[in-house]
Amino acid sequence: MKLEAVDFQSPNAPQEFVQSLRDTGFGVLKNHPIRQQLVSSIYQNWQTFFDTDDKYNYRYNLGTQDGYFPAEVSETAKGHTKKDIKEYFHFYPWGQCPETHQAQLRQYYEEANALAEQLLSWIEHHTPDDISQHYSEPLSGMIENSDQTLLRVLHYPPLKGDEELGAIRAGAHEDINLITILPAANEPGLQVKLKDGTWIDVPCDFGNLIVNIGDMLQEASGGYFPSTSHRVINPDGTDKTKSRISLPLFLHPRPEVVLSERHTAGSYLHERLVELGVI
Ligand SMILES: O=C(O)CCC(=O)C(=O)O
Ligand SMILES: [Fe+2]
Repeated sequence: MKLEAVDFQSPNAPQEFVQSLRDTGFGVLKNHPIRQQLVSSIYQNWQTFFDTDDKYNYRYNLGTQDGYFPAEVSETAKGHTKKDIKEYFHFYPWGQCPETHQAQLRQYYEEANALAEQLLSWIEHHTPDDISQHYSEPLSGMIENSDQTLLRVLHYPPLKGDEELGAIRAGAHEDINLITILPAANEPGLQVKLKDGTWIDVPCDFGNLIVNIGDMLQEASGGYFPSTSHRVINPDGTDKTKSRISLPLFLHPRPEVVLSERHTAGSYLHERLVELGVI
């Protein structure tokens, strides 16, 4: 089984894309409207950010979770004991951000949000009626004007050989939010777990856009769309000396949005963060 990139411009794109999400929790798009030049420029600018000590002036705020998270406080995936080998910056339009990068991230945030709304309409349109009748409102409406949607700029530093035994760039995990959209990173490593337990590479041609289902859409669709485990494995050989930058946008509904009989987006997020021990 292989993940195939779907041509965003093709008439069958919505159907093929949603089928891929249903089968694997992941969909990969080529010829999509996100400007590649904007993405590469963000990668370049943020490589510089992570390479300089100025980053420590933007340390994250505990209550609001915006700002820079150094490697020492980086996440430990659920069920893992080793910290991921990564550092990252959490960008919200209302949060802290170095002045020089603010306009560019805002621009990306807006464009990627607009595309996410379109993709959510594709998903809704191709959801069987007996499932979609339980959506409390159109899926695309759930994220509209949400101040919870998070843009994460991730830096996986080159491996130096002194990493903790068994630590990897990102341990296997599922995303908590509705959907995630992620331009292919500048280096490979992202893998998704199939139903039979095998791990496959997510096609990472520069220019691909990767979309995956998060727990909240799994909850809202009664499990019809699976939130699948994914991870970022460590590089080998000469690739060890290379940094990897990636830019996931985690689409979060407004907190009052009803996901299911059990949960609003707010109560769901709270429960998960308590479970993770971060609040
Ligand atoms: O870096 C990547 O390619 C994926 C990152 C990821 O899965 C996450 O931060 O949730
Ligand atoms: Fe993830």
